[in-house]
Amino acid sequence: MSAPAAPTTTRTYSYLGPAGTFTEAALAQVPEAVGQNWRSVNNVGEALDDVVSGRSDAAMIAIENSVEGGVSVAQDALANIPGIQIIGEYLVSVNFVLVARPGTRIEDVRVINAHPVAYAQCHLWLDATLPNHEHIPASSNVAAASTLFEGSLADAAVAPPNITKHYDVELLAENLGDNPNAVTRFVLVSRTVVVSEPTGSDKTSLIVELPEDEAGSLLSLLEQFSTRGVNLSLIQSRPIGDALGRYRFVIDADGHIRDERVADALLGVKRFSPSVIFLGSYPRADKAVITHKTRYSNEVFADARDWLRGIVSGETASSD
Ligand SMILES: O=C(O)C(=O)C[C@]1(C(=O)O)C=C[C@@H](O)C=C1
Repeated sequence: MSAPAAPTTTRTYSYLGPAGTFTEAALAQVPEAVGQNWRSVNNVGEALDDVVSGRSDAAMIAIENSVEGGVSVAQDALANIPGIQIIGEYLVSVNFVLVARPGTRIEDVRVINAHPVAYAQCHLWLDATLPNHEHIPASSNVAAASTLFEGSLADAAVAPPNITKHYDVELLAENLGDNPNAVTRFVLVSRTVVVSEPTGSDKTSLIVELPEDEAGSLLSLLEQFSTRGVNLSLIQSRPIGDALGRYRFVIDADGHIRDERVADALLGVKRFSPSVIFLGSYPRADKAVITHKTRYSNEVFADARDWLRGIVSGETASSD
């Protein structure tokens, strides 16, 4: 008789819905998520709350757009909600169409429903084509279109090109995006986990505060990375919110916290920063291999530590 199959537990993934959003397209890139339970939510806060409360095992959230920059609502939520870690990164090309209830003519469109990040990426086209339009913010690109059938005041919606597969809408215009190469970067977050092994193509995300009123503290922060040969792909200030002029820095560094040079840089940051949030070390979506000078390799850091240990223990001559 064959052994009974091991019980499998279904995992739940939260994403900004409804079905058809770019966030759903990002989640479709996660092999482990395929065939699992996908929970559609209305905003980033709800997605993160699902993870923290245990309702979901992980959540996919948009974090940066190549045209609009950092998604501030996501960056601020990650700064304020403890116990969350980024475990993966995914890229989705984004483009937009204008849709309406069947029978609508483009010249009749005045009020447009659109997600704020999507609206910002289409404003050149919208300003040129519909100069008198009014914008109503939507919770997602697909919600913008779906609410056209639920008594929305909007005449049209900015939506992803695949919207016609999900709703019986009239396509009024295509390729609305101001930049045809626009890409949104998404991250998969879970509750805090043991950090994965480095892959050689990793990214480490942090949120750092600086000591108050200390001249040159931003330079000191940057030096922690530059003196260890660690490149930064993102450094963005976000208001802490408690007083004017108080900012925290959202940072993406090339490399993994298990890389000696990244760990050493983080220790340097921790020594002078009043708050360092480690958001995770995870494989990069672009698969770019991180290169560095030999003097920043793990072995060189280990040799230097052995040398110091030898001196302190009296085993090594100080010139070895
Ligand atoms: O996932 C979607 O389709 C969304 O509506 C969200 C979102 C975002 O949150 O930034 C995702 C990608 C686009 O750049 C614009 C909007």
